[in-house]
Amino acid sequence: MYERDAVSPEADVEEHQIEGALRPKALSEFVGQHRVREQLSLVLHSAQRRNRAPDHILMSGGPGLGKTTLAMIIAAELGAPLRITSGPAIERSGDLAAVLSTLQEGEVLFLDEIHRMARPAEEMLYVAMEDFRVDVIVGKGPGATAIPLDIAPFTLVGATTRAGMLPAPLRDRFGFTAHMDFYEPAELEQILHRSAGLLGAPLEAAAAGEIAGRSRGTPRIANRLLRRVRDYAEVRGDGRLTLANARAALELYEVDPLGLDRLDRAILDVLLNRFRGGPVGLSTLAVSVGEEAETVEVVAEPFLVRSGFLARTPRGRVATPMAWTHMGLTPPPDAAFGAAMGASGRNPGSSAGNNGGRGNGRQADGEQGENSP
Ligand SMILES: Nc1ncnc2c1ncn2[C@@H]1O[C@H](COP(=O)(O)OP(=O)(O)OP(=O)(O)O)[C@@H](O)[C@H]1O
Repeated sequence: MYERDAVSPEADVEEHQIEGALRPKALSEFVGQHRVREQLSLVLHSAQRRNRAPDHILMSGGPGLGKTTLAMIIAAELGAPLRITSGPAIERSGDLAAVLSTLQEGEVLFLDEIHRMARPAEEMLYVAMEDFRVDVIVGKGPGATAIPLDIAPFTLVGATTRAGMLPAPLRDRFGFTAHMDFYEPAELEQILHRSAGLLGAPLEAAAAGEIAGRSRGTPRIANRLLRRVRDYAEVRGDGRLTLANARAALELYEVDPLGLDRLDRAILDVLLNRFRGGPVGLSTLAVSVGEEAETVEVVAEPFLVRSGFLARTPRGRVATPMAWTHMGLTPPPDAAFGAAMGASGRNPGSSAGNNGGRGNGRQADGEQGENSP
């Protein structure tokens, strides 16, 4: 299984607690995602002017891009209480009924990983979102009856890493969808300076650039690498967050200059050495690296595609010339090449901070592009 590397976009329980202190609390403090911020601000302000709960909001994007943070900000901006739950915690419709029936008027319900919710609960959610009602089923079999129960008007904020997996009736019930993109290096630097300030460890500009360049466009990774650099500087260095200390720490934690981790490298290694650059289907690729297809698809691929190492084609995943170069290999004369540079935005190695900008290889694009045999 995939073990967390320093550049894994996912967090464990302990990290979630550490992250709490670094979360921006207001929309004005939230860095980047300009379009989402502007659209969201409009949705929230117009609802406030009309003195009504805003439309339900769906946020889609990879792990660590700020969905939970934004949900907390939405509640704070509305001055409303926030209830947090997640799809996997809702195994039966009764679990959801228990949450919905105890919501206060105007409360924000954050449902993380909404695509993992049990099917019967999904149907209950449709009615709750549209009519602010839950139908509680009493009894079993032919004698079962549905007792309608009014619930307080609320705003659902759903988050998903896989918008493509949501059934259309659920997707259609959200009035606004926020697509969270990877962050620009300059935005990550801004986040890093803010976090360093909160941690009481001033960060030199060059060190911020170095960390941002290896953070895979993801604030969670940037903040984690910052903590590793701080540890290093305190224990082995002179205590200052300088470029030299940042480089030494990131080398120690085996963070690739472009932010690639072991899983990324394993995927490229298999793709190049075993499948001569592809094309190869997602499931075959996942089995070959000993990983779940979903982990490969959600955790590794979006970054590899966006960075120009991998392309998705109708026949499967294909390595790009850049992948061969990065892995120090020469492609065989008959190697297939994906049109990744055109399909996935800028080359991360060619821009300041190494991390490219926001490509158009968004999570949702990847889902639509799923075409493994
Ligand atoms: N735009 C931002 N500005 C500043 N900090 C941010 C921003 N987005 C995320 N962060 C920081 O990155 C960390 C991860 O963010 P968050 O938990 O909101 O991500 P997420 O998308 O909900 O991840 P997951 O899908 O794994 O739950 C937090 O510590 C948060 O403070």
